[in-house]
Amino acid sequence: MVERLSDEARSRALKELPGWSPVAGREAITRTFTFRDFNEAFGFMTRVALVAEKSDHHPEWRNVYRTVEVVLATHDAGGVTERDIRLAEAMNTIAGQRGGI
Ligand SMILES: C[C@H](O)[C@H](O)[C@H]1CNC2=NC(N)=NC(=O)C2=N1
Repeated sequence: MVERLSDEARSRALKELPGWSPVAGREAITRTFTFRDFNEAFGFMTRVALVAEKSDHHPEWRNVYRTVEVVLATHDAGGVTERDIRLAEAMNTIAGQRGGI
């Protein structure tokens, strides 16, 4: 079972994650991605879904047209873990490649 990161470790990790910030009132991290259009947004979600399924670590997310609002936490650990940090990094990489703005 993975350990939740301390407040300090979480802040340190967030500094290395462009666009991500803490969620108020909950141990989780969030980023809203904006794409050129729905096709780009859904393409991003499709690619992320494959990574999520492969690693058995899944996002909470909401798509409205060309935006994707993501919240990451590890429910089993009651906070943010290395698994969330890794998924956030993967999302940033995938969004970059797909022209996320
Ligand atoms: C049984 C299965 O491993 C768990 O339910 C996994 C699945 N995906 C998950 N994803 C996320 N984000 N947090 C979890 O705690 C989690 N748990």
